[in-house]
Amino acid sequence: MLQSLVRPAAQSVARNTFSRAFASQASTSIPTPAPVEQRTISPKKYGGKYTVTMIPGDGVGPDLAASVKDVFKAANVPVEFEQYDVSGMTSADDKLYKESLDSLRRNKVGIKGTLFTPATKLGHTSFNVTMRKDLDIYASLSLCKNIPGINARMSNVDIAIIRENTEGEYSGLEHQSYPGVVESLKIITRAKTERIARFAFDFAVKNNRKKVTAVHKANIMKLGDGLFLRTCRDVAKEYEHTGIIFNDMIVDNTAMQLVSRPQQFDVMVMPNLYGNIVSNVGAGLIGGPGIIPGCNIGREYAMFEPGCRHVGLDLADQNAANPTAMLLSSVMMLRHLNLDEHANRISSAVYETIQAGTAKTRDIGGNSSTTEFTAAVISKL
Ligand SMILES: NC(=O)C1=CN([C@@H]2O[C@H](COP(=O)(O)OP(=O)(O)OC[C@H]3O[C@@H](n4cnc5c(N)ncnc54)[C@H](O)[C@@H]3O)[C@@H](O)[C@H]2O)C=CC1
Ligand SMILES: O=C(O)CCC(=O)C(=O)O
Repeated sequence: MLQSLVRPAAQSVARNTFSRAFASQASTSIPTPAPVEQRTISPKKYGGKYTVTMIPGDGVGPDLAASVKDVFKAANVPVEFEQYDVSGMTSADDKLYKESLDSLRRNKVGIKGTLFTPATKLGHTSFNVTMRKDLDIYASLSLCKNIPGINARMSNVDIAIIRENTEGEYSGLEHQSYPGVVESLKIITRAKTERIARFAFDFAVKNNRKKVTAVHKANIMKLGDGLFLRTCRDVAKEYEHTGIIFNDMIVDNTAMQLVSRPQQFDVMVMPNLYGNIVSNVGAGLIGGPGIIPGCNIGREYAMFEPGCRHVGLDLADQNAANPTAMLLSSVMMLRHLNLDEHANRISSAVYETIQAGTAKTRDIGGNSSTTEFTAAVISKL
């Protein structure tokens, strides 16, 4: 019964579109992000145009969203955005947050920046996390790959970081059992581990990847991470016939291995918080949070957002952020909508702009503004 509950979502990742994107990547030698698609998702299309919910987010979010809108307009992309300017800077946006969720439920597909969450006891709970749980968009995918033209600490990095998005350390279940004593629950379930492990293997199969590494701390969290590891091992057995290698690694060693020999990693699968940390290390390896695209996928909904979810309050309203991660996330979204031609045009324009080096934002060693970079991309469409 459990199997049949979790299987359809995992299988639905196994779509031809993965192979399609991989083929286009091979032929152009441009690192095009792999698309993700769910069989059960039927995006809303009216009059030949898709309606997509857009939540720009806080910090650099509005500048990044503007870049996507400008590029889509210039490329005549048949997408209309239903925009919700929700902010996490205030709890007063609870109602707007709920409206944005209703819009996502209608449209099935969304694109977002990061919403700020206050780190105080009285602050509201995270809109980002709540949204992933409410929509059960359980699989987070961050693509950490060198981009030609960007000087990075490490070369030949190409890692797909797959992270469980709805439980683990982000359960939000905390209480003070005695003054000065807090218990914070990390939830691991077999059902949710099975579906994320299958997502990882299906992704590996469809993208011609060779290895899946499960990241854990089962030597200490013997029950929780132990269950995660055992379940990944069980799922790996089902994929033995594919020839994909499975291994596992303790999270602390993983951190060291990532900064010393990241080329050993291919597809990585892990619980929630480890995924956040690993994607941040990955960003540091290849050039920062401004260039890693990502998405969150469930059985019914798909939400696209930069793979390393930074708010960037320090760059807010400065027209200085790098929109690459957001633009490449929008490219993943276009593939998801089967708009491959538009996706290819935009991703080629982004990579060509970076490689030409004529418009580079500050984070990757240039002086260009967000709008100058965007204009350069548009000129290459
Ligand atoms: N603080 C929050 O409310 C939230 C934090 N997080 C998580 O916490 C971690 C840290 O996030 P933050 O504190 O928000 O980091 P942050 O906003 O301080 O960003 C770190 C640095 O990266 C730079 N940066 C971010 N996006 C950029 C872009 N597109 N172009 C150029 N530079 C950029 C920022 O300017 C900053 O110097 C991340 O892993 C994130 O996933 C996630 C959601 C909300
Ligand atoms: O939403 C937040 O404030 C934190 C969420 C987070 O760490 C993440 O999205 O990875």
